[in-house]
Amino acid sequence: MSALLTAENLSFRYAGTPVLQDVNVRAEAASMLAVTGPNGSGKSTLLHLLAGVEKPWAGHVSRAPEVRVALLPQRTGDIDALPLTVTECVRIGRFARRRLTRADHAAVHDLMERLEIAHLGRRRLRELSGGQRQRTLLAQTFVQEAEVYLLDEPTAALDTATRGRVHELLTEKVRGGAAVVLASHDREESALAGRAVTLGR
Ligand SMILES: Nc1ncnc2c1ncn2[C@@H]1O[C@H](COP(=O)(O)OP(=O)(O)OP(=O)(O)O)[C@@H](O)[C@H]1O
Repeated sequence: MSALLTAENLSFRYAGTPVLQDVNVRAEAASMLAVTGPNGSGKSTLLHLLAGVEKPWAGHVSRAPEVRVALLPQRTGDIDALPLTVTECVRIGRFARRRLTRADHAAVHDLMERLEIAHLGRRRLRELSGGQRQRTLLAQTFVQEAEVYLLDEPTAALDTATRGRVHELLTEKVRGGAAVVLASHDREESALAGRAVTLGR
């Protein structure tokens, strides 16, 4: 199996407090990897390091330059304060890469249909419920044509039917050759992955 992204002997500290110690990750093409561990064990921190949002204190993350990485963070800060509609937010996933074509708009629409947010397209983000907001951010993530998807608790705010849809989308991404790295508390969800990295407290 070819590794699209690898992390070797990663260690990380927040203001001197160790969070991760010697963690190794291989995100392989056409496979799903779960990141598990209790609250505060460093799952989000690990995804941020893999995405390059944080720099490791020791060790390194490597990937080929052509490998595109999409990150769905658990916390998205003040995005709700931006005057964006749902459709605009999903389009950003595509727009970040290039000027949008008709096929791009179709991909945006298809994901919005599949995640049942098409009817919310003109709403502002701050007018959404927690689950509707999560579906919007999932659509924004999945519409990116990435090789590696880093997903932090992607279904925590979702009802059972929508979780099933998200799991179908994950399976499709893997079948299409992507690597999915999924941080989750949910055992059933983690079990979708062939392998797991378990972090201690
Ligand atoms: N910006 C920060 N500054 C200082 N400490 C932080 C910061 N972000 C996280 N931490 C601490 O680092 C540790 C790991 O946090 P992280 O969010 O990575 O854990 P997690 O496994 O994703 O947790 P959860 O399951 O609760 O989402 C925690 O003890 C947390 O308090």
